[in-house]
Amino acid sequence: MASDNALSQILTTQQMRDAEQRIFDAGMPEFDLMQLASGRAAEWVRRIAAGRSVTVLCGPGNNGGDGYVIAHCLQKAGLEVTIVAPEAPKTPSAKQALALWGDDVLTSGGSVQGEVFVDCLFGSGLTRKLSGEHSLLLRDLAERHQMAIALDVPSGIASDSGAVLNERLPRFDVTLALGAWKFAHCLLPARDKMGTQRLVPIGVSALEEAAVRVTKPKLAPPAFADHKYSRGLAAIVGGDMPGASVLAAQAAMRAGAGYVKLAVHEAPNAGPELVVDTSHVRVALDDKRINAVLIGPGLARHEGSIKALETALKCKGALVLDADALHLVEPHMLDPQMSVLATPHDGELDALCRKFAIVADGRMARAKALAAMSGMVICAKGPDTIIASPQGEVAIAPPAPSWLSIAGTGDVLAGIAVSRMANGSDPFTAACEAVWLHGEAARICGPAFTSLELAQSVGRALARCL
Ligand SMILES: NC(=O)C1=CN([C@@H]2O[C@H](COP(=O)(O)OP(=O)(O)OC[C@H]3O[C@@H](n4cnc5c(N)ncnc54)[C@H](OP(=O)(O)O)[C@@H]3O)[C@@H](O)[C@H]2O)[C@@H](O)CC1
Ligand SMILES: Nc1ncnc2c1ncn2[C@@H]1O[C@H](COP(=O)(O)OP(=O)(O)O)[C@@H](O)[C@H]1O
Ligand SMILES: [K+]
Repeated sequence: MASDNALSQILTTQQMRDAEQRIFDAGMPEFDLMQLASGRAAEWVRRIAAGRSVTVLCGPGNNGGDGYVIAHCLQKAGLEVTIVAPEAPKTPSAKQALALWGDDVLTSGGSVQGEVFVDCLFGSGLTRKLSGEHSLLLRDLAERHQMAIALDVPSGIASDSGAVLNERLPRFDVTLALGAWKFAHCLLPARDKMGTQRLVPIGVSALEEAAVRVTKPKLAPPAFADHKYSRGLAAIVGGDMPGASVLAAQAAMRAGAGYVKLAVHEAPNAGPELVVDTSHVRVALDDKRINAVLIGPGLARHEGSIKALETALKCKGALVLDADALHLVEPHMLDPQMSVLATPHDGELDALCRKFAIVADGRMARAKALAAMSGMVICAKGPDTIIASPQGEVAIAPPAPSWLSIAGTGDVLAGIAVSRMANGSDPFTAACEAVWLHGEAARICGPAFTSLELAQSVGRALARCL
């Protein structure tokens, strides 16, 4: 049985080819692997089709080969199947697959209509934009069927970057990833074209250096002998807009730390459960028991905020930098010995990249370069949140409800992260735990919640990880 890591890893096209090669080297003939993969994918298509007719569009490579095998399996299962193949198979396995099918193949879409459409034109081997003819055929067939399923990666999408190479590509209802997730399954804009995703395992083993999808963390309840300090003291430094730090604190109190202290110059209107320290930030943070500090939400950007940031950086422990702190921090301020997590949204990521002279293209490359250059773990927030560590680890969050696109939800995420770090998680693990808990809290809230309701749901999200 495949390990959890093998099922959550995200592979580049080259890593996938290497993984397949290892399976061949272990003695499995290439066509046997294609039959295994396509047989399992066909089972999904059969269930989804539920007796409806199926049209399979087959390309010249192994993605097309998979299409012929899927068509064969569905026909054997009693479904009405039509194959459209604008080009003859070119790879040895695809040629064998066509021979296995052994029935008619249409070379053009013509007037083919049907119920379920399966796109096996190109998969992870796509190297360039679809030709006009291929793109039109794909779009026409998708439009003339009730539902569309993409095999492995939808045609016209770059597997390694998630770039959509052609305009007006269809949107799929279901995408069946073969063997492992690819970056296109996780990143925008490709992710938005794929509908529901399912992974079809084919025995690919876990690769240590692979990126991973963030999965549900396994968290432990407090030990029998735990007390508030042993569970971790998180300090949150507030600023001119105390609401933001209150949101962070409300989330932090529900994410594992035993003690959450809010350091602000004026006590906000917050519940009695929140420990507020209105002494000077230097005094408030001068406490050896503090395990992790969060600074940034609601901080504002002026001389006083820079002083507060410098004080937080002097704590030398675990630190979360968010919001305004990301605009105020300068490369020379960071101590390589500190464990720092930065949680920028796109605008803050741009600002940090400018400061650290990062010129890489695309969010993934920028987050990785920034992590390597700054020594911070970078949690680049958005609908496809990317977490990158200075050591080169990469994790991508699973889709979270788009209802999170409201003000204040980033403060909640930062609060969860500092709580996890105070509780002992390293910054990369804390970021993964935080994005999962954040997404789950949003699912618990349902549609149209406030950021305070989101923070208040974090405890219920955590309960699902015990
Ligand atoms: N290895 C295995 O056994 C397994 C593989 N599996 C399956 O294999 C798929 C990958 O197969 P693949 O590498 O053959 O690539 P695929 O995506 O079918 O097509 C690439 C071909 O098309 C060409 N081409 C590229 N872009 C083009 C364009 N825009 N317009 C026109 N042509 C274009 C390119 O050739 P080129 O013209 O660049 O020389 C190349 O020949 C993967 O997604 C999964 O479904 C599974 O069965 C598991 C076991
Ligand atoms: N469309 C979306 N789908 C999923 N998550 C989203 C979406 N839009 C925003 N988010 C999440 O909501 C949070 C917004 O953070 P941020 O922009 O910093 O908000 P604020 O600064 O107002 O607190 C991030 O965690 C981000 O990943
Ligand atoms: K495809």
